[in-house]
Formats: sequence, C-alpha cells, structure tokens
Amino acid sequence: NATDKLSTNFFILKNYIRDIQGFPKEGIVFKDITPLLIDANARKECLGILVSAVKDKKIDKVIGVESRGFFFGMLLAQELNVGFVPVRKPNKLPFDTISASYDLEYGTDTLEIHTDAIQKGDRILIHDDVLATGGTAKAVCELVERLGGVIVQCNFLMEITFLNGREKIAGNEIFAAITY
Ligand SMILES: O=P(O)(O)OC[C@H]1O[C@H](OP(=O)(O)OP(=O)(O)O)[C@H](O)[C@@H]1O
Ligand SMILES: Nc1ncnc2[nH]cnc12
Repeated sequence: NATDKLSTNFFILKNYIRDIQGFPKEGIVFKDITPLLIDANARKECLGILVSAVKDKKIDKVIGVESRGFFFGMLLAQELNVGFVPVRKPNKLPFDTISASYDLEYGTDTLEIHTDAIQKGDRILIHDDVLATGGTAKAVCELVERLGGVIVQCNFLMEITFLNGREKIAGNEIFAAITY
C-alpha cells in the first residue's frame, strides 16, 4: 500500500519485524518488534513515519498503551513536545483511575488511566504497536472519551488486517505504518 511505498525509499520497516509462530499460544503468529527496537537507525526511521502521520494535527497528549505502546508512544510525545499518558494494566497506576475491559486475540484484560491525565477537550493521540482485534484500542478510546478527551488519531506501528480491528474503532482516524 501507499504507506509501504513511502517507507521503502530508504528503509523497509517490515524487515525489522519478526514472526514468531505459536507465541504466546498455538495458532498465533506473534509480530515481534524487538529487532526494530534494537536498531537505532531503524527506530529513528520508524519514528519519522509515525510523526509524519500526525504533523499539524495539534496534539495535546500522546497515550501509550502498556507495554509495547510505551516504546514509540514516549518517543512520539518527545518528538511532538507534548505530554505522555500511560494507559496501564489493572492495579499498576497509583492515583484515582477509571477502567475498561476488553477482549484480546489471546484472552481478556482490563486497562486503566488516571482520572487527572486528560482534561476536557484535550486533543489525544492514541499509540500502540499492534492493531489486532481492536479490543485494546476500543477500550482506550472509551477511557479517553469518558474523560472528555478528543481522539485525533489511533496510531499503530502495524495493523493485522484480517482481524478487522478497525471496525471496532470505526469513526476514528486510524493510521498504521505497515499492514499485514
Ligand atoms: O487489537 P487487540 O486484539 O486488542 O491486540 C493488540 C494489543 O495486544 C498487544 O498487547 P498485549 O496485551 O499482548 O500486551 P503487551 O503490550 O504488554 O505485550 C499489543 O501490544 C496491543 O496492545
Ligand atoms: N499477533 C500479534 N503479534 C503481536 N502482538 C499482538 N497483539 C495482538 N495480536 C498480536
């Protein structure tokens, strides 16, 4: 697709994502981003692609979703010079929280956010590494909306298209640097 072409001029992002068959359960092909994290140049190129997708969008805060959403989420916040907000697994955040539950490709879970992390009208960029079934992203969208935030974009390193995750967060702008 067009995004793949954009990134193939100098750098092929897919070369830094490795398939692990049967992790964490039989039948799952796990997309491992650690080869991307370990390579400083690849990481920089990847960040550039993510940043170019949100240029001029007047983001107030970036949300990173525990745990793999923290890596590029924080880099994005730093690059955009805006706040970073962690959305975390249950009982990890120490202050007042709200929570949302969701189904995962391989289980169910709950996510939490601090109640003072978002002010009404804040323009929020939600970042995670993978859009799979969309359960995680939907739960994060719900948390942002309950706190009165405006979702500017749901931003991912990759989208696993056959799982139709984008249907769960339809109505929001969705960007994925690569698709499978
Ligand atoms: O679209 P979905 O089907 O909801 O799946 C995507 C989510 O699954 C993975 O997280 P995981 O829960 O494995 O946690 P981790 O980031 O801590 O490894 C991934 O990092 C996304 O957050
Ligand atoms: N297949 C997959 N690989 C990596 N992370 C995921 N999160 C949900 N599904 C995943």
